[in-house]
Amino acid sequence: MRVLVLGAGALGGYFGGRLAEAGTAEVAFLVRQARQAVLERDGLVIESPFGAWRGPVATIGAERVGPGWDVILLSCKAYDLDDAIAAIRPAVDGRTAILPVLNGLSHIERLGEAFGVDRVLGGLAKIQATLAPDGMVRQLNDWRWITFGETGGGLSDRVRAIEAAFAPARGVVAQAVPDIMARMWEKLVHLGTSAIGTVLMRANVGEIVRGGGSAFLHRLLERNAAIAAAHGFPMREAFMAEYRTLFADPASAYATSMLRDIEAGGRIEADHILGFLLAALRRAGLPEEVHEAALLHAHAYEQRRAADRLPRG
Ligand SMILES: NC(=O)C1=CN([C@@H]2O[C@H](COP(=O)(O)OP(=O)(O)OC[C@H]3O[C@@H](n4cnc5c(N)ncnc54)[C@H](OP(=O)(O)O)[C@@H]3O)[C@@H](O)[C@H]2O)C=CC1
Ligand SMILES: CC(C)(CO)C(=O)C(=O)O
Repeated sequence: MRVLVLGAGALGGYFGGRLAEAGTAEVAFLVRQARQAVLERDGLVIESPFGAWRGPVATIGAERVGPGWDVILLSCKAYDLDDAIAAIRPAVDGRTAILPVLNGLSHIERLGEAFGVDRVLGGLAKIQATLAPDGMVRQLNDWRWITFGETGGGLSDRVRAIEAAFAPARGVVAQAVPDIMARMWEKLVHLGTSAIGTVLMRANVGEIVRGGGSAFLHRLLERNAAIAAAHGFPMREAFMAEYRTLFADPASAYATSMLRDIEAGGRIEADHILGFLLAALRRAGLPEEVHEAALLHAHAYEQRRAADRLPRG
């Protein structure tokens, strides 16, 4: 199997690197110049509770990319989606499946418009990882799931083949599922709760819970579940029970990538995640004050960042 990974940031670097380490696929990274220089100099470096890895990896610049890939693992941030679509266009042919691991949902439609719905899989990752300033990909805890499937439902040979390629990879649980769109809504309910909570409070889940915020997080979880249900995706009771427990844990160090990006003064996926959720909530006719505050908070951060007025660390 030939796998092209767009981006060697936190997720592309982690899952692509683990696949390269396993040796079950021919893996190359489609990267921009600065990242390419680091990868060519240092190799790809992963630090993880499941074991560190440093390996030489194949890199390709957008100007050299051509067809012949079975899978394109798309791991950019949502604000880079248009550039990423342009970069992978020459790589996509009749055999290619595009597997995006972006948070949110609206990129699926955008990719379908760009490449045809048959080329596009649904996908999500449950992991906490970051690309450190020194270029190392750091996995922050034991979350290690990548889940994917056909957007129209069912299990195809191609998603089973991707699952098989990942099977020997350490520090990864790869699952092909027959209901990926429901899983992506689940992920949005999870992320919508943790991102709104951690970004509004500028704290991790344990700090919010110790500050008395467990009931707040639970109300948010219920509200996000109601949004998903109104769009035809009711949450499973087992899912709700798992996340009620998570959002009541006073010892939890769980923080979201959006909070990490804000703390680093970086760009965030405000409209793609919080904007999408607020629009979905409005369509469902549900009370909006917390979701509106979260999006406004994120937009105000973006304005402050653009004006170069973020606090200096
Ligand atoms: N980090 C996490 O723990 C989790 C993240 N997610 C989601 O996964 C997605 C990816 O996040 P994450 O991995 O953290 O993001 P990162 O910013 O760490 O990595 C994204 C990478 O994509 C690269 N990229 C963007 N556009 C292009 C392009 N046109 N050509 C080549 N490379 C490109 C960037 O390269 P460059 O360095 O050149 O800018 C960057 O290194 C997001 O939607 C996020 O919400 C989901 C679960 C957990
Ligand atoms: C919800 C979480 C932590 C799960 O992977 C995530 O997607 C993120 O931080 O962006």
